Amino acid sequence: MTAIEDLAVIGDLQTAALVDAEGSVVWLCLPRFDSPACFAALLDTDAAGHWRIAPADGGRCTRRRYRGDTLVLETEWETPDGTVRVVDHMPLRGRYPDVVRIVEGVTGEVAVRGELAVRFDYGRVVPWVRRVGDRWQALAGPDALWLSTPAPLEGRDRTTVSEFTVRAGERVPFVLTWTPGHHDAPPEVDAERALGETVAAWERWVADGRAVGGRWAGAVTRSLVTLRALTHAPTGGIVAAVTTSLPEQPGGPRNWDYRYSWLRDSTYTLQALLAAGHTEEAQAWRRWLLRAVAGDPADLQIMYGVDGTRRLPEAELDWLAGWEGSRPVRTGNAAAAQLQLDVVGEVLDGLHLARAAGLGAPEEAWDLQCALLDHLEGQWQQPDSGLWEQRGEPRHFVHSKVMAWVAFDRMVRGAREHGLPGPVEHWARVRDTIRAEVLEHGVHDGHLVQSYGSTELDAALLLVPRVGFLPADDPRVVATVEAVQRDLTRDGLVLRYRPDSSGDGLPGTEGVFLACSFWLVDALHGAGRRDEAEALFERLLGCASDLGLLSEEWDPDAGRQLGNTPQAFSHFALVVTAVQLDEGRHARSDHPVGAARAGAPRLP
Ligand SMILES: OC[C@H]1O[C@H](O[C@H]2O[C@H](CO)[C@@H](O)[C@H](O)[C@H]2O)[C@H](O)[C@@H](O)[C@@H]1O
Repeated sequence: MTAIEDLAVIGDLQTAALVDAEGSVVWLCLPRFDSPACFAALLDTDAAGHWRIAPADGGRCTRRRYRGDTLVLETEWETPDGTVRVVDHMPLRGRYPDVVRIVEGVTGEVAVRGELAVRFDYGRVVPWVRRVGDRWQALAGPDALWLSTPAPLEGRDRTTVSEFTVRAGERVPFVLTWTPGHHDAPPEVDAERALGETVAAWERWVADGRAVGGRWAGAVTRSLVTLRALTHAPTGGIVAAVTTSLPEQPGGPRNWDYRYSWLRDSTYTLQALLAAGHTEEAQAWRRWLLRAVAGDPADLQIMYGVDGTRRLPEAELDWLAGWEGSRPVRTGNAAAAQLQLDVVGEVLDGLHLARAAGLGAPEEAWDLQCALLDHLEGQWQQPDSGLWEQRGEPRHFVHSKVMAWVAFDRMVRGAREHGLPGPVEHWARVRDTIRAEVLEHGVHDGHLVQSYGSTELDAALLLVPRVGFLPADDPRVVATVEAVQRDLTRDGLVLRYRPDSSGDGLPGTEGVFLACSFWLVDALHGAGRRDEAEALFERLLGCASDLGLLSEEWDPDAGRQLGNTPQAFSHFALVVTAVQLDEGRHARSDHPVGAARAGAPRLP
């Protein structure tokens, strides 16, 4: 089974493929992030669909890297007969999605083997494969994949096999294009030209941002490129990760589908993109938000499909064995229907930040904010499922209430600082009521707790100074940070909460949560414990793959990644933390980070 840190991502801003360290595409959903996968080997075996191109003797690559700051992947094998490189990318979307793989002879003469097994509908449908002109077509119902290559092809055991020798200086392209099943053959793609254009497009995108992160700029740029890869460009929606059902515990049932746009994850991503000066994406996301939540505020969901789809019914794909036997494999996400009170606070915080960053705002953005706040006013006293989307009984989560406070606070400030209309005195009174309630019921033994009346801890409480609810040097915050370090860490890294005692409604346990560990860095830094903060940050960078990618969680015992990947939550946390450490200040979520370097030179 592919290790999660062995997965490299390539994408075209509408979907993404994952390539393992043996040259195999093991995950690809077409035509969109949340479409059924045509390669699902990641969640089963090769029989669920894969596309390997590698030396005939197979095996793990010798090295791999992204070309500069792009999403073009170069995988290299040194063999006894010479060195061969496979260059993989997805051209930015034209009419149809393509995956382009170019085999480059670097030295000597290397025997190469290609193996294409298309299995539509998450590994279930074996297509009819036939030659159409000089291309091969794999067709089944709504889907067709077209393969173009000068290399020899032959059908064996329901797999299209290609065996050839590549010599130093030779380049052998393979282009795989998806069309709806009823379409004619798509236009031919010139692989070399597509490669040049894709490299240029990614370089342009990085250059359009601001150089941030100082000595951590490399990790920050890779995170920003990854966040961009998680963006669905036509709509501005941002998915939480490329995958479904990579587990929070190997072999366990905590397997969820992350190929959707969470308001929470997207708002945090917005903070990271704004920190690096990517204002266009921030604006696109705001337009996405306005469309997605349009309608009755009572119908607000915590997540949507990338195009704003609301129904995301959870289903189990029982024909897939799951990653390392982690079943069930799920599509859809029942958390979409949960009440999670924090999201209104996150959205209003993000929109406030966008204004503070000078993005201006359409009039309907403020109207929407007022409608959301109005609705929250009727809801904030209810128990909810919290930001961790727990599946146990709803509770009065302290983080949810803190974010309700944030919602009212940002609206009061929007009215006062930007002259926007609204019952500001009333909002201020509700804000103060929430604050008083949290401080009365959400503190135990001098520190904040997970929910009213509980003694449990919650890593989300580390965000309290970041959102401005209490200052970093408040004794309750200092005590919370100490309690988290003492009781909510494994090997120094942070658990979201204690799954065994927290009553999350699920069997089993999980790894440490990478974003929460970055939040601990922020909290230590805010408390003036800079050396500890930096040491922890460096450790977290060590959890990234050789390509700089992070999944959701980390298994401290096995020293490997867990959970869906690459995960926006982890990457935006990395960006925000690096920028703060580099700027030497503790930034609040409503103050643009990166501002100290706003005049810094742009990337060349
Ligand atoms: O652990 C239980 C929950 O896990 C998922 O939620 C997590 O991922 C979300 C997307 O990144 C994030 O917004 C949330 O805060 C995380 O807890 C899953 O989506 C839920 O269905 C599941 O209950």
